[in-house]
Amino acid sequence: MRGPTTSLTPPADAVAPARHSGAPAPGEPLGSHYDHCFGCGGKQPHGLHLEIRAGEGVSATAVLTVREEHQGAPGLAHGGVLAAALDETLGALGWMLRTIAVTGRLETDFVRPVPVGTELHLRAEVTAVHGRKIYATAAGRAGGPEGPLAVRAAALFVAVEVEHFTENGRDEEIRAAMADPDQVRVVRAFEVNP
Ligand SMILES: CCCCC/C=C\C/C=C\C/C=C\C/C=C\CCCC(=O)SCCNC(=O)CCNC(=O)[C@H](O)C(C)(C)COP(=O)(O)OP(=O)(O)OC[C@H]1O[C@@H](n2cnc3c(N)ncnc32)[C@H](O)[C@@H]1OP(=O)(O)O
Repeated sequence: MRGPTTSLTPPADAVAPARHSGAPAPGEPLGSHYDHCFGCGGKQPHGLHLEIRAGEGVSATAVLTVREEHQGAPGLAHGGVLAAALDETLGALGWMLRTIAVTGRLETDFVRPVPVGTELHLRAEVTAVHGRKIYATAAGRAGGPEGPLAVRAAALFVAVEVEHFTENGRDEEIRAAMADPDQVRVVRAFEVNP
């Protein structure tokens, strides 16, 4: 069993992350990696509809407006929804590295309750890379980018090939995704990694 803390500490020979030359300029939307994604998909009626933007260096930002359907307690956001928003913002960092990566570990601190109606300003950044392992942190602040800290996370993402999805996903959705030219363009954008 891995230790919960040490596994999120980059090893001594980890390297600093390198922003990909094709990454969008700070402030530009990164786009959705999959239309039906719960976090960022425009065609996912139950989703968070996060529009994630490139940040400085290897970072990304997003704003989650906490809605009634996100409640866990009366008038307060469900922690799992907040963790999903952090996970999605962290996951989008793959665009900044042009690396397809999935969450291996996500550790979340819930620092203060987040009422319905809050605009939660999320920021994620890659801190180190070690082989296929990508170390990153994220924070969510209430009301604005400099607002009070509400949630934070540390995460380990693991780089994977596109086969991770084609071999493990359900046939129906995989077939539909591969038949969608926009989806194929997204995958190609990740495959071209000079
Ligand atoms: C045609 C259709 C294509 C559709 C795809 C569409 C677009 C693609 C483009 C981008 C989209 C990419 C991602 C989505 C982005 C955002 C969504 C939010 C992010 C998520 O929500 S994503 C879903 C949740 N996520 C999972 O569904 C992962 C399930 N899981 C696994 O699939 C495996 O578990 C995996 C792959 C993680 C590792 O498996 P593996 O066999 O490849 O590698 P291995 O185990 O050897 O690990 C290698 C090194 O990572 C260390 N390591 C591994 N796991 C660790 C852990 N948990 N804690 C600490 N260290 C860990 C090892 O210790 C070793 O370290 P070392 O090298 O030092 O020994």
